[in-house]
Amino acid sequence: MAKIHTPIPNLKLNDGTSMPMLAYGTGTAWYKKGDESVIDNALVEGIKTAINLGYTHLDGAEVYKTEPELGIAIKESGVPREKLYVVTKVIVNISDIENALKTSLKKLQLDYVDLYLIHAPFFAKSDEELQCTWATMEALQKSGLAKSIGVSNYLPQHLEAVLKTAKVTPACNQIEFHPYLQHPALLDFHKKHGIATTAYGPLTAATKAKPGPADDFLAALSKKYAVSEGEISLRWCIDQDIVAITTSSKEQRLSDYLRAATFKLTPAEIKQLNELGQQKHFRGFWQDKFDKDDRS
Ligand SMILES: NC(=O)c1ccc[n+]([C@@H]2O[C@H](COP(=O)([O-])OP(=O)(O)OC[C@H]3O[C@@H](n4cnc5c(N)ncnc54)[C@H](O)[C@@H]3O)[C@@H](O)[C@H]2O)c1
Ligand SMILES: OCCc1c[nH]c2ccccc12
Repeated sequence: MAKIHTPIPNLKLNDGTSMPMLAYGTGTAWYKKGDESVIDNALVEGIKTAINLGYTHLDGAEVYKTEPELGIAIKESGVPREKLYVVTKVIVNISDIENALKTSLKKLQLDYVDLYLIHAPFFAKSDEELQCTWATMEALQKSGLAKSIGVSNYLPQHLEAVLKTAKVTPACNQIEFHPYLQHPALLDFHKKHGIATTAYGPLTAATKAKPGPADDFLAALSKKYAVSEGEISLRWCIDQDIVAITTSSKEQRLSDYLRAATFKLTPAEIKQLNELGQQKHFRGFWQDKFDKDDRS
């Protein structure tokens, strides 16, 4: 398949590193329920396809059980390590993060990850627990095993607790983000503290949250730019300085998503999509963990 050569833009993080703004995720289409030691060859080929198409930002997590496949695919891709941006997350072994990261690195066959994330704040019963865990992340960054450190699924109250004692501000917060879950207060908090926003579930308004108030406008934009509604959704993130993490097991879709690097929405179009999106609330992940007030 022909490669699209428009480069994926980078976002500069608060620690001076750069993150590619379109990422390939291994957590959803590929969710592995079975034995982690049994290699899913289709997934290995899927990751290699993504890398070959030009994806360099690869999103994993210990809980996805996909780190062994990421490791094999990275090695077999032949792409130099330093050209890739590899992310993994900790949640299962949060009580021993140092060993959790060392185990993840072994599975990934890597010496370091570009970004290590606390997968969610729900393990903590107190602010002190959030703060101590973050201090461990800071030590890991110092050791060089993780170039950048960040969090995922944190709300303003979790970030506030962490920042009270942090020496290093989280580089990013990976959250569910799409027109029907825009988190204006959380995004303001991120901006104020220089925390990058990375979006999972970016296609939601164009896929699983249909029908919705943004449908007609997404269809009109899709016609105007001659791309799919999913690609409009990805560009809507990028145009707001938000990194989009998407995925597919289909090569054609992965290739098409890269068209999000080839056009720009106008400020008026972004504003209209924001306003239409605010007319509906939809959360696809972790519904049981978030209060109703996560609309703010
Ligand atoms: N930190 C977290 O808690 C968390 C939670 C969820 C996901 N993630 C990460 O983000 C990645 C992407 O998440 P996502 O899968 O929700 O992202 P997404 O919204 O981009 O959805 C991708 C899914 O939509 C499907 N899709 C694409 N086009 C479609 C169409 N036209 N019709 C129907 N379905 C279509 C794809 O096949 C794929 O399964 C995951 O793989 C994982 O790495 C992280
Ligand atoms: O990243 C959060 C979504 C997700 C995919 N697979 C999982 C397994 C356990 C917990 C969360 C997830």
